[in-house]
Amino acid sequence: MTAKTSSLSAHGLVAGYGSTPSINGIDLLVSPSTGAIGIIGRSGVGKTTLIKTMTGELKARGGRVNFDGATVGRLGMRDKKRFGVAVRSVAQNGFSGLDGRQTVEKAIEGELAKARKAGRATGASAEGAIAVMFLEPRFLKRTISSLSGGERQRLALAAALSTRPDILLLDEPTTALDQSLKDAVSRRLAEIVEENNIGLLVASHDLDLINRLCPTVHVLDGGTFVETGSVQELLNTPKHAVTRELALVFPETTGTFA
Ligand SMILES: Nc1ncnc2c1ncn2[C@@H]1O[C@H](COP(=O)(O)OP(=O)(O)OP(=O)(O)O)[C@@H](O)[C@H]1O
Repeated sequence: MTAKTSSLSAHGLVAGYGSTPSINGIDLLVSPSTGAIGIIGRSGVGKTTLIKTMTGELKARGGRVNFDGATVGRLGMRDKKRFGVAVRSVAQNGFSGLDGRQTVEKAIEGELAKARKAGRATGASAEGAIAVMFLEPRFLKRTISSLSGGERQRLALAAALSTRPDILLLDEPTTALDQSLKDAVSRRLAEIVEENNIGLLVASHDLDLINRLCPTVHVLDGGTFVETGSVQELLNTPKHAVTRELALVFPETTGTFA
């Protein structure tokens, strides 16, 4: 297996769409040697914007994003290819670059071929790769566009994991799943991330998911991280007004963090 040395970092990152950037001066390091990082905050605060800028999908307006020290967006051909397999992301809608007209089998086989070509050990069959996210073999012949939102979300996770990434960025990865699948998927993700030493960044409103996966959680507000801690610390002793808001509503939905 490829040595896990990749790192993805933001330095004074400024990003967003309107006249006021949603992300305004963020520093962040995601790598297999740092623990998983969670990003929480109000709806529309810029979580997706941050992830899209970290993957290079959205251009930074200031500061920079580095992959192994080189600026993302200005990577040479070789580094670009390595970036493509070492850093994977799963977007909120679960498509993540998958072609809806393709069958599940074709899409996953394409991912596995890409990983093999990049020298990443993938003994897995397409069947084995989707089973990781609790999708049965009967899904292999289905087109991606025919899948339900939750099936597509699990396929997108399976596709990203099948290339054995060093770094995984997840944007609301469980929104389309029912509660029992949410639990199963978050448990499975935690196992895979730990076993394979994957650097993980997760943005989500699902604090159960964040709590299971991420020992360190940043609260995003007004363009920067206003508070950092474990989910327990943030909910039990919130300091910032936004964190207090979250703490007020969350214990009423689950007693996990009391
Ligand atoms: N393509 C776009 N064009 C213009 N503005 C956008 C675009 N995408 C997002 N925005 C705006 O940028 C801001 C940040 O959006 P973003 O999607 O990053 O928030 P978020 O924290 O991920 O929200 P949510 O929790 O609701 O998913 C919002 O005000 C949003 O309306």
